[in-house]
Amino acid sequence: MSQYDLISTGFYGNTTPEELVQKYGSPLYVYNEAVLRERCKEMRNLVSCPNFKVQYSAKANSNKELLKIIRSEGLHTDAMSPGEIFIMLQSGYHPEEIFFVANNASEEEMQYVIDAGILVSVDSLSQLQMYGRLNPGGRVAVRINAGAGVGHHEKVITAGKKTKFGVNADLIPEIKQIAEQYKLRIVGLNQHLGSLFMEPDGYIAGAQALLSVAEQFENLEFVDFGGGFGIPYRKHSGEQRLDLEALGSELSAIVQDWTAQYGQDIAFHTEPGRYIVAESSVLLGKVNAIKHNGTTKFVGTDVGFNVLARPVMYDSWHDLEFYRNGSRLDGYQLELATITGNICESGDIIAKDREVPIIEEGDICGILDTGAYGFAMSSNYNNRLRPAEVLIRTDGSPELIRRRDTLEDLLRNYE
Ligand SMILES: Cc1ncc(COP(=O)(O)O)c(C=O)c1O
Ligand SMILES: N[C@@H](CCCC[NH3+])C(=O)O
Repeated sequence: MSQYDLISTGFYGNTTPEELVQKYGSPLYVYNEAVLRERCKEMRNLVSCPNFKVQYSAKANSNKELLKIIRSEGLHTDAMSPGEIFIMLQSGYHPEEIFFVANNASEEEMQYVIDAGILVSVDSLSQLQMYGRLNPGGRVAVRINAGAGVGHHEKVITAGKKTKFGVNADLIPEIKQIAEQYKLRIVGLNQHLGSLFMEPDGYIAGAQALLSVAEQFENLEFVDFGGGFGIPYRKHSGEQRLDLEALGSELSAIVQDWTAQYGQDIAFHTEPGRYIVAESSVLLGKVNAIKHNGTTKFVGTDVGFNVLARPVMYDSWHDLEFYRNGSRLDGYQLELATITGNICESGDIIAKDREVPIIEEGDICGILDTGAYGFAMSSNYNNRLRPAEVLIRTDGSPELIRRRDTLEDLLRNYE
């Protein structure tokens, strides 16, 4: 049996994929609390400096129960919208534990965040002016675009010339002039290069570039290097993990040297989203139909791209497992099949021409590493219902942490 067989690793606790689907319905996001806590711990220890802080980027997954666990592991959080802030506050986060990284925020949104007592980062000169008008004399951070991005797809690279994010590093005089005009205190600089890197080099270069911008500001309280830490989505093919230890020790040396030169106590932050939550979840679905169309075998499941958008949006790869009679299909003959969802679009494909066991109607499929940007990007397209979310607690017992949509939910906004 493969070491990645999730049943044998205890991912499903004291239950099985079939039992979970029977009890909570399909499709179903299943999370494992122990895995989530483990990832939080790894990240918390990344940089050895007294003021190192991890701000979990909740856009990856903002389930209230998961946020509570992440907070209990000592992680703060970064938010992108008033909605995320609202959920964070509901989950027990305090305003001073939240960092709002604004992008094209309206005055109303910015005011909501200011009124909530949450620190704002702006990513354009015009948003800095807006902030100044709304909160003269306030403390604010600026998101810098220091030049080069990273990421698994051009849609998720968030620094460099082609992106809408951040203030170009050559606009420092203008930043200072606006700060002066509104008596603002620039207390921090942040950046985010993009999502999913597996080699430390780009992140380290980005950190160095941001630090050379930071030395041109006095009295900063923090520098925030952003997220983007990748996870191995192709574990079944032996993909290695990101070497966090190597990255951490290189980053620690850089920030220690830099702090000595800067001559002031300063905090360093990161903003990981994917790394914290991705591997803590498997998305379960049911095989509802099998068909052969000429040369292709189609495995028709109930996991449409309204439930998991990543394969359709970025051609993302997720490893798959299939289950029958309480165990994983293993040691069977393999064949090529295309695994599809139930959405009315030909592009609704989870995996194209994938080598899989011989799958039959009624089997359960498990789509691995779906904790990040899985449920968070789900929708009601085709008036399909968003799935339930279940958490396997550390004692092995499953707990419903978000119920499935109901048909009545589809009518909610007409009332
Ligand atoms: C500002 C900011 N911080 C952090 C993140 C988290 O990224 P990741 O999930 O790749 O760690 C994102 C998303 O890319 C982001 O836009
Ligand atoms: N949604 C993307 C990551 C975007 C990160 C947010 N800036 C993904 O699933 O890979």
